[in-house]
Amino acid sequence: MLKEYPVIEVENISKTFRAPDGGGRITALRDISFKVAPREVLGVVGKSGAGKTTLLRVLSLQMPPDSGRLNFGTTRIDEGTPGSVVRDVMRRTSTVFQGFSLLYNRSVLENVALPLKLRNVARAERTGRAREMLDFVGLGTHADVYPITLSGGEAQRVAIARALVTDPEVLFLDEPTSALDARTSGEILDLLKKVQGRYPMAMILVAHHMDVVRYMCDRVLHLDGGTVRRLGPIRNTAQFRVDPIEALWDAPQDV
Ligand SMILES: Nc1ncnc2c1ncn2[C@@H]1O[C@H](COP(=O)(O)OP(=O)(O)OP(=O)(O)O)[C@@H](O)[C@H]1O
Repeated sequence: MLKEYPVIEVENISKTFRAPDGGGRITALRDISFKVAPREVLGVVGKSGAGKTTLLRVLSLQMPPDSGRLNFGTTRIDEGTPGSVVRDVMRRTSTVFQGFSLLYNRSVLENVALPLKLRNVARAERTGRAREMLDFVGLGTHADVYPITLSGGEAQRVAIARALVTDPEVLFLDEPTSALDARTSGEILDLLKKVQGRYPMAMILVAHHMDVVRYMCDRVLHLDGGTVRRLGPIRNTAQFRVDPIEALWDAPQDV
């Protein structure tokens, strides 16, 4: 039987930053290790400053860690990995940001097709694929409009279409609904569920709202002061507790 590798294996990642006052270093991540299974949706939670965004930036290879290794399938990334290999792995991932990050001087269709243009995909093919993705996110009629005219929910749909157009193995989501009202957030989460059902990708989702985590995630990683406080599957039933993060689990579990 073929062994199924984790999509991502994180080994002993640490990351520090220089303190703004110049007087030392801030530890954003300290000796983090975990694995993400194929098709898994992993939530990342924690208080402000816990290291969530830093973790996402390290995992999406936008920023190297100070130490530790990442494995994407069978490809190992560490400080000795050639840039060409890092770029190849980056192309197997996509990120959806809280603020959509669309190009406002390009049409919706051009925004969605852009990652394919950057990969030198021929125009006819990239346009066809971008139209397919716009249909999938429910914006097939908006191909020729400019992002300035879109609502927040529509802009996030375009950003999701753009993230999917390259058929990534891993989708990173940095608080994808926090700029949206509750109803629109629900619609975007339903769209992400549809993505999960249709495409065989893992998702790593940073979220502040525990109802988002509960709805979307198979397991949750709780970061606290840059370390893994807890990692495990969560309970699905809502239960009121004073600490909304603690309420995600039945009982304390070992990392
Ligand atoms: N570029 C940077 N330079 C200096 N310090 C940084 C930098 N990026 C992050 N930090 C620090 O690293 C720590 C972790 O930050 P990070 O943004 O990862 O936390 P977070 O959990 O995403 O917080 P939030 O929920 O507020 O977005 C914080 O103390 C932050 O001030």
